Amino acid sequence: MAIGSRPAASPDTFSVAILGGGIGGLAMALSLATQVPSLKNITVYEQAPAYKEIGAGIGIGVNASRILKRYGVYEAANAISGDRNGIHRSLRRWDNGDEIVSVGAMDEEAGNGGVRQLSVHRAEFLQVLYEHIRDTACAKLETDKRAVEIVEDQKGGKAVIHFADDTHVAADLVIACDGIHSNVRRQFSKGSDLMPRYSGRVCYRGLLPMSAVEQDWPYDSFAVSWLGPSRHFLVFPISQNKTLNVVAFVSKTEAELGDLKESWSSTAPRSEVEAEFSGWDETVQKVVRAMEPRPGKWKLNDRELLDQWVYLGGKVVLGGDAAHAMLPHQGSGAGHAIEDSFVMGQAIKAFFENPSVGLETYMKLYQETRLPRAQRAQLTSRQAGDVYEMQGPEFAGLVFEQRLQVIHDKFKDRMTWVWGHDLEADFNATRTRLGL
Ligand SMILES: Cc1cc2nc3c(=O)[nH]c(=O)nc-3n(C[C@H](O)[C@H](O)[C@H](O)COP(=O)(O)OP(=O)(O)OC[C@H]3O[C@@H](n4cnc5c(N)ncnc54)[C@H](O)[C@@H]3O)c2cc1C
Repeated sequence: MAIGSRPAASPDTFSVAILGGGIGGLAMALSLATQVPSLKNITVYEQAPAYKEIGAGIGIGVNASRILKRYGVYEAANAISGDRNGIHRSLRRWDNGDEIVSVGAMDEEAGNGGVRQLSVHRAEFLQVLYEHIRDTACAKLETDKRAVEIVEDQKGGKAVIHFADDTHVAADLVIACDGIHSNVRRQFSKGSDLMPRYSGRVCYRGLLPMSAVEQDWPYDSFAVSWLGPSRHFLVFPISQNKTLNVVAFVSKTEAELGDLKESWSSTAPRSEVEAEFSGWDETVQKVVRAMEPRPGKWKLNDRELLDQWVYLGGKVVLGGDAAHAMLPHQGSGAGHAIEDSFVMGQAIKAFFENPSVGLETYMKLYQETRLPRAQRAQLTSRQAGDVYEMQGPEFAGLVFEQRLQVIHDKFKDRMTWVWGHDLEADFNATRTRLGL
């Protein structure tokens, strides 16, 4: 080795710091441990005093289920899932519940590896990821560690993370999965989009015991969305069908918001949901009446597309919502965070096969593979919300029945590109294109 040159990176000594222990951060740790088992120094730093999630349901499409299977956590996640009976959403009319179109979940299709779309309670799902990491000791898990700034060390070899508790730690690679409000994104991105912005919709959320509504349920599946002008209402089963997850979306101008903050703990009286959905299909009314006296009320924020996820010469990289927070209307933000984790694992594995090319090149390989797909998901998630509520130019001048036909045509195969995607082939194609 020449005097002054650095030793080639080796997985034994290479250190990875993952900031944020949500679904994205924990999936990232699982991916690296699974795909690069010789990596010995992976630590997740979570700002909260414990690894925990909110009480709400979340859908995990088969694209993400296939990845969870590779990480060895699919079976445990499947065991806590609700059963959608093979249906992603049955889209129905707001007024009488007639079906507009049924969107299949692509469960058990050829190439799926026997996985299905999962519908899970977020806290139970995070617990599955957490316990797998804890029990296999494949990564260290730290709490009460809020990252405030990242700088390069004086020799330029490592990134140094400064935490709010006045401690710091150096790592060869920092992967920031610190969510929609990402501090790391704010520090490094130079654009004007420093904060999330209001999307034009609020949602009311509730978790009901299934026993409150299952009697006389008129449909084949509990995964149903009712669509109407300026509102849509969705339910799906979680926790082995013991619980029905309810999310009711309403379009509102900024002026109509009052002092509503973006917070998982904001609530509103149930009477407000009753008034918003009065006159809707009888099954919707029944679900609303079974909601808790003060359902959650959430201001939905969105982020602009970000064209750069790799900073500080490849030592700092964004993943999950920090890179590409998207509206929930396609139910795929967490799925895309899980996709990030898979591609990051592939990129780091490829880096150690040829470390002399440098880490930054491989982090750009991660970015080049993931960014176009994630941005497409951000845009189509916005469009999905508008189409659900019959807003946008394609509905101009159409009567209600014609609008339903537009929805039918748009949603029939809308999710195929999300769930049916071959991520590994995508990664390999990008690798070939970049000559790596
Ligand atoms: C109403 C709603 C419904 C949704 N439904 C679905 C769905 O059905 N399917 C789906 O796939 N997606 C859904 N999503 C999107 C999904 O919730 C997100 O895409 C996903 O949670 C992103 O995970 P993440 O780990 O990147 O971010 P987060 O879940 O936000 O986790 C970030 C973590 O980082 C921690 N953190 C933050 N700052 C710091 C710091 N400075 N230092 C250390 N730690 C820090 C936080 O405490 C948190 O634990 C929905 C979103 C909403 C709002």
